[in-house]
Amino acid sequence: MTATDTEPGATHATDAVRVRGVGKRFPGVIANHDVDITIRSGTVHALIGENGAGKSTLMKILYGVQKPDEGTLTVNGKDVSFSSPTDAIAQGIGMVFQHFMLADNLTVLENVVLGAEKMYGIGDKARAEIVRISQAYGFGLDPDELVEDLGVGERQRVEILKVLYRGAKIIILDEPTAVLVPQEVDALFANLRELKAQGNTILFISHKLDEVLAIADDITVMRRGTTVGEAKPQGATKRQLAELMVGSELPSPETEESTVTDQVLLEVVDLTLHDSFGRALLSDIDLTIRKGEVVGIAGVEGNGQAELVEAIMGMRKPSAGRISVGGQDISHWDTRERRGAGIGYIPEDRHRHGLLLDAPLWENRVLGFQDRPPAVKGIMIDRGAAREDTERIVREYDVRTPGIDTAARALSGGNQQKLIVGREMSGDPVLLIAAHPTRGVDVGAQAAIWEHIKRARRQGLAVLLVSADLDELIGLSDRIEVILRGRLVGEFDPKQITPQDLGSAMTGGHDDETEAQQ
Ligand SMILES: Nc1ncnc2c1ncn2[C@@H]1O[C@H](COP(=O)(O)OP(=O)(O)OP(=O)(O)O)[C@@H](O)[C@H]1O
Repeated sequence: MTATDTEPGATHATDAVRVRGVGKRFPGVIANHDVDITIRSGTVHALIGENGAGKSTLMKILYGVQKPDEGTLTVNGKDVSFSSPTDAIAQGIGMVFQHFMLADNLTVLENVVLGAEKMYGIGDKARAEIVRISQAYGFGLDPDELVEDLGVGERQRVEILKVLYRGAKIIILDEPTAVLVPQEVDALFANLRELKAQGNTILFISHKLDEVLAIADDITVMRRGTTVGEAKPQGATKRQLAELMVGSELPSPETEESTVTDQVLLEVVDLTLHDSFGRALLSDIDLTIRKGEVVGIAGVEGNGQAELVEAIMGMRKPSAGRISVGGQDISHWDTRERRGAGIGYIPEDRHRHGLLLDAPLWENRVLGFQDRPPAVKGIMIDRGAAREDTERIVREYDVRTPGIDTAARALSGGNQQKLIVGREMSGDPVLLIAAHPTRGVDVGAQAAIWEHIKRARRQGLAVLLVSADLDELIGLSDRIEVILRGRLVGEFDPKQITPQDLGSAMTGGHDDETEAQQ
């Protein structure tokens, strides 16, 4: 293949990236096979596909983190072979991961320069370059601002600036909008358009098909490890894309008839929490959830929602306040006792709190349930029953895995999440704490998880739902509380509010309306 050998209708003489016949195997899994993709220079290219389809593996191959077993990579017309990200960066490829890798206590300048001192030193030249890039793309970043004072959208811009500073012209973004509110998504898209206008190429993974349609020039669909189709956003619908991905109908979360009862299951009173420096992370939180009720917590990342969940789970010690479940004060119980009292917990960070990555799936089924059936018989772990129940979860939640003896680490992110949801739902909880339950899962799995949450509600569970997906919050919640700087600042009726208005309330831009609805 030559650099000019583009498909009919292509307007760009050079392709930024060409992948031909790429394959990558892991023990027991073919993560990529026969992958072909052409990314035209100066375009925004979206990569979509269900969980485990092989998107991350392909991205990692392009960024030099994984080495393909076969196939060829061409960058700007030149055949390349990467042994590490350093090689990829040398060819002008940069990657922004979903979990930001910034040092909070350093400034924007320090973060950008760190590890790239060779580019422009650490002084005036470096500063001038950072200001130039920030201005060129409308990032609005101040080199001297501390990263800890920046919002999520700004931090993401620092990450993008970091890769541009290192000379990237091809930028890979892994689910960049997963953590953003609608206003921030608009800002990111404006940045991406500007990057494109100035000749950069963007490749991004997304599960949000409406966003893909809004921003992408080209769309590549992956299924079961390979590229199965190309689409153009013009004239395409979400439904068509979803069908290309999974061959099934596109779901949407819809609030069903209220099942709320009078019986209070979770009661949080005056909850206050400080960090080790004495700063308030949560202030005077009052929250009740009744049987059959889903209460959604909306907030920009870092406003206390993670701390609220961890305080309810007994993973953080509040400085004041009380937490009761089913009328029983559990404020002084440890996490295990709280789980025993019937709290199911889908954690935000599945790697830290949800899974033992090196243990097989069936052992992960037992995790947190060591003292309850089906994991135990008498005082012994009941291996057979635990294995059988893991098989059931794999079936019911469509966890894509070679088997239950596979290590959790080998599952794709979305499939890990499905396993956790299945485990937590099977403990017969009375209260379910779900932190971003569908983050990173594909539309099919998302529908399944929504259905399980709806069913749980119908069966009388109280559900605390923390989510950055505002459609999900609006679709599933009976009531939405907005958290801002550690306080609950407003309550909204999901039937009355749009994602845009909720986004404004989350950033503190809607005080009058917030008060009006309180
Ligand atoms: N390091 C690894 N070891 C073993 N198997 C792996 C490894 N990385 C990925 N896999 C497997 O390769 C397949 C493709 O995974 P990949 O992470 O590329 O999918 P994905 O499309 O990015 O999924 P998701 O949307 O869930 O993130 C999956 O079956 C996964 O379990």
